[in-house]
Amino acid sequence: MSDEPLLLAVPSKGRLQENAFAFFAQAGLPLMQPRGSRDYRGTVAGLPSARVLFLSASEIAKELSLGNVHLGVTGEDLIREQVPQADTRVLLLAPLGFGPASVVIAVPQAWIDVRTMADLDDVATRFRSRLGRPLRVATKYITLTRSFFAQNGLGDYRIVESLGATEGAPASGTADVIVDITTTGSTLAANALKVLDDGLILKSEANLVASLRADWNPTALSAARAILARLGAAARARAVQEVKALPKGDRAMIVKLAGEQFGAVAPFGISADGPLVLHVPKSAIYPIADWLMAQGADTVATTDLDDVFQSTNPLNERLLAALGPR
Ligand SMILES: Nc1ncnc2c1ncn2[C@@H]1O[C@H](COP(=O)(O)OP(=O)(O)OP(=O)(O)O)[C@@H](O)[C@H]1O
Ligand SMILES: O=P(O)(O)OC[C@H]1O[C@H](OP(=O)(O)OP(=O)(O)O)[C@H](O)[C@@H]1O
Ligand SMILES: [Mg+2]
Repeated sequence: MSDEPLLLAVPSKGRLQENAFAFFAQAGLPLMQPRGSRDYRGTVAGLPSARVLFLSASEIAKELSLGNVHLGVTGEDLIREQVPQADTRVLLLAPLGFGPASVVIAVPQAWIDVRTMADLDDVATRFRSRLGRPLRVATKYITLTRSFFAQNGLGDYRIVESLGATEGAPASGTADVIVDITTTGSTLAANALKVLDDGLILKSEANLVASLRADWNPTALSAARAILARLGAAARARAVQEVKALPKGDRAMIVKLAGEQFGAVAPFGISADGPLVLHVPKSAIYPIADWLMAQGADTVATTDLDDVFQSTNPLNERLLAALGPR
């Protein structure tokens, strides 16, 4: 049985690179590039059974799909675009909270009557009847574009493959409309384009992705378990705050209601005296503070957490479940 190390692919450049480095460091998994930032092979400090490959975000999607790496960080847009039958090849383990971007369809602002995909369908019909040619769509998101147009019943168009500066295509006359990724919208605005009202194709962010086709030997599995435990602990710590209070009344009932109403848990159990310690989703902090005071607490104190390690490792369990019996 092979005991090759776990291969982790991390963006080497572009918008995801800096955040990905910071993300692993924050999770206690600093990535090392022994020969400097142009060294495209590295290690994870303290984890000799893992190797890091620094690749472009789009190559990472490809390598995950082929099973050439075990884990990778890349944009969901690239997975959806580049991985055929994604569900059989990769597992999106966790969104990482950075690299937000939307894949959209945008048309010239000058097309004032064109606001929806239905309007665009009318435009395509007019292009065909008056100009004798199809609507041209510039994009590098060919698969996403085809399936979105098909869902919207728009069949008479042609894709003009674009490798960059896609937003320039309508002005330069090589295409009529575009499908591309946008975050702030400033590139669209600078090119006098607008997003159709129902033109959101996909909302994306950076994800931790596992390949289901990789050689998941015992060494790779145990390295993944270690990485996922730390990432899981950091993710849990980002999602909750610790809340301390001395409510009056039946604590078991209070914990039960806090769970039902606010998604809170009492990770260290329910003691009869001393403050009650809850882990509470960040979005529920203000309402649960009010509620605990209504239950007789004089003071409610909240703390940010660095890590919340749990003996059950939900990320690892999802990976094992997706890999199936072995
Ligand atoms: N404003 C944005 N524009 C483009 N991509 C973004 C943006 N914000 C986040 N991303 C994410 O970053 C991923 C990689 O984009 P990036 O521009 O870094 O690489 P790339 O365009 O593939 O590289 P290159 O253009 O050098 O080939 C995108 O697929 C997307 O998931
Ligand atoms: O909505 P915004 O915040 O303006 O960002 C969107 C732009 O950013 C990306 O290009 P990038 O800079 O990555 O160049 P590329 O086309 O070479 O990938 C993307 O392709 C858009 O052009
Ligand atoms: Mg880019």
